[in-house]
Amino acid sequence: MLVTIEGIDGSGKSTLHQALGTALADFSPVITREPGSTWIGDAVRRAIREQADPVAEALLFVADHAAHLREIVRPALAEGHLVISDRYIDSRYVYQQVTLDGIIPDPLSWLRAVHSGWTIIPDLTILLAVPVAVALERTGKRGEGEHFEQEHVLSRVQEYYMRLVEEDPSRFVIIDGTLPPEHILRVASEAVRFRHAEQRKKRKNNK
Ligand SMILES: Nc1ncnc2c1ncn2[C@@H]1O[C@H](COP(=O)(O)OP(=O)(O)O)[C@@H](O)[C@H]1O
Ligand SMILES: Cc1cn([C@H]2C[C@H](O)[C@@H](COP(=O)(O)OP(=O)(O)O)O2)c(=O)[nH]c1=O
Repeated sequence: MLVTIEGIDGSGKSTLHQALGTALADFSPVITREPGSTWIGDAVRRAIREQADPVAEALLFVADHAAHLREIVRPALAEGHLVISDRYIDSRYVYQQVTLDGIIPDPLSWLRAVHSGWTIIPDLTILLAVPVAVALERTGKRGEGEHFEQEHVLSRVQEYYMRLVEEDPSRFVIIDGTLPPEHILRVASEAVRFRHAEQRKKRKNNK
């Protein structure tokens, strides 16, 4: 089963991601993230640092996703593992929708087409929702940082996340990221266990 954690920078993803690995240790989960730990992930981080061409940067994120699926996600799912990824395809759909605006007509349709036919849709996505001001305060960014950390960018990213939820509500669990970490962890852990049990029941009924 593939679970992803999404939210704007500073929403608490990494904190939850690490804690979930422990809280769900009975599933022996594979803990992973995007951009990933491959050389392509390094190229992505360099593209961000050097503010590379937005199309080039977007395609590097897509290449990182392909490498992530091949090297981590597919093998782990094939072995029946629970996979938990800190950021995944929805980050591309919301962040690159902003960075490609005005460069590619209808960026979301283009991004969906680029992933179509080979990506893996998560079974559950936990979306941490916090006001942009709170996220910026937490990360100590005043909103003028790299283009992903600017207030107007994060506000649009947040809006685009909510549109993805409206399109596919059954895949998402939205958690208030301003709650205490232990409360968020409890809600998230229960959501994963519930979805896992649901899927097991479905598999039994289909036999
Ligand atoms: N639920 C929470 N309440 C208050 N502060 C939090 C919470 N979760 C994370 N933080 C703090 O906010 C900052 C960003 O958290 P982090 O998990 O790195 O977010 P992200 O990975 O989404 O950027 C860190 O300093 C972290 O300690
Ligand atoms: C995975 C992914 C991340 N990003 C952005 C979100 C982050 O601001 C930046 C780096 O991701 P990350 O290393 O997760 O930073 P953070 O821990 O601050 O969230 O890349 C995209 O623009 N597209 C993507 O597909």
